[in-house]
Amino acid sequence: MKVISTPLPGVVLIQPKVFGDERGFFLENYQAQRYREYGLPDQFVQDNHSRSAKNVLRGLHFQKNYPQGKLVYVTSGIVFDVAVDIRVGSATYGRWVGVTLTAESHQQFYVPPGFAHGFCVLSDVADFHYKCTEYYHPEDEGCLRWDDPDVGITWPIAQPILSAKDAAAGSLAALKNDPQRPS
Ligand SMILES: Cc1cn([C@H]2C[C@H](O)[C@@H](COP(=O)(O)OP(=O)(O)O[C@H]3O[C@H](C)C(=O)[C@H](O)[C@H]3O)O2)c(=O)[nH]c1=O
Repeated sequence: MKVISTPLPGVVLIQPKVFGDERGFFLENYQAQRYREYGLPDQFVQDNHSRSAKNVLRGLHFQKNYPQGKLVYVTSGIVFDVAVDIRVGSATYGRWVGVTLTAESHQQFYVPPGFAHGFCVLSDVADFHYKCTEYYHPEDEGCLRWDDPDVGITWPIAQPILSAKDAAAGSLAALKNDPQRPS
């Protein structure tokens, strides 16, 4: 297993050890003791799986008072995955990092609590899996618009397919004035 740092401290790319043979491959997607040794969470409480078509963009989402750390990877297809630091007072506030995740590479991406997260699909279809360190709290969810000029994410697609919720997402500036936002 290799862990590769990114310009945002705590946001890392993970390359699990893959055992290939004439039958195919085997890998451990997660192992608490090993991930703990690399400074990653040793407890996740919820696993999610979403399937999306080409050009779908899901995000950028976060939970305000129940922030979720997310260990994300794809088991089919290719996605461009993005984490945005929205932790008030962070030295890297408003900065983003993006990585391309493919089923072939088996790479994982860890997005710590306090980040907004989203991805867009580059293949015909993608199966997206992620482990979360906190439960889903729909009443606590926030959305940051995918194309906020103050964040300046260089997405590899121009006209994404968005949910109504994501199409109506607010800006980083508006987020700062959100009364619900934790201090
Ligand atoms: C996130 C979530 C959703 N749902 C239900 C609620 C809706 O009826 C349906 C679709 O939800 P939503 O449109 O919010 O799904 P995504 O747009 O994929 O949301 C996710 O997208 C980005 C990439 C994220 O990082 C978040 O984990 C998550 O917000 O699944 C649940 O039952 N449990 C859950 O944990």
